[in-house]
Amino acid sequence: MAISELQLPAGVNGCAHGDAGQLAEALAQRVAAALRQALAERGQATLVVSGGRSPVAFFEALAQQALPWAQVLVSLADERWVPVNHAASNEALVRRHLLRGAAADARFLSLYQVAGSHEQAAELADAAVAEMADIDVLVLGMGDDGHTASLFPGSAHLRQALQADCPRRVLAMLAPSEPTQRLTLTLPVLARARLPLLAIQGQAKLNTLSAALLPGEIVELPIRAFLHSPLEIHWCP
Ligand SMILES: O=C1O[C@H](COP(=O)(O)O)[C@@H](O)[C@H](O)[C@H]1O
Repeated sequence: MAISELQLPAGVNGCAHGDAGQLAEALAQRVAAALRQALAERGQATLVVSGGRSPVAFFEALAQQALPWAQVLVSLADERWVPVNHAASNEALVRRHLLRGAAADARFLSLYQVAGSHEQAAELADAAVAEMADIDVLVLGMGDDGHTASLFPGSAHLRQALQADCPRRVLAMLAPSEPTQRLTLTLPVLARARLPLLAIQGQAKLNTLSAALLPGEIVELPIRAFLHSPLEIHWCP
């Protein structure tokens, strides 16, 4: 199956790339162009990216883009509740692969918070995110289980996080794999993104996407909450 064979809703565009390197370069150029437009219109830009394992090449390509990085605020769609020196930290990934060279001038808004409990960390992150303007460019990833950000099927706060009028910007979520304790931006914050992008690699994720396009519950495959206009999906085998 190829992305061109999927029945995407109106306003959802699928872009196929030959390999991970080509996807990373094309996505970096697309994101940089949208950030330049936001900077021209508003003088500042907000970029929210995802973590995991797959965004490394994209981050490195984006860091090479000529941008007035000091006017860009970078944050994460979700974080693992682990310190920044932990191997699984999404913030560490961004700092290592994106915020380097000229891109080190960007401001980074951390979701990770030192706190006595996971719930309390989410409350502190919620307050920290209050200062973030609406997202100009959002780059989502997706797990094979259909989670995006840290909106995991079966997690206790999932229904609350997916409510269009959820009053919280950040909620504590539980993932099925280590580290289980996560912090996620909620749907209303993510859904306000001016340019939402979804970047996925491999046949397994395309199969999940194909399943998510069939009628069904959002809580079973949370990526469904984003499969409507506007959305650009970038995929490579
Ligand atoms: O746990 C996470 O997983 C997803 C997917 O990661 P990938 O490496 O399979 O693309 C990611 O989007 C999310 O930010 C991360 O915390």
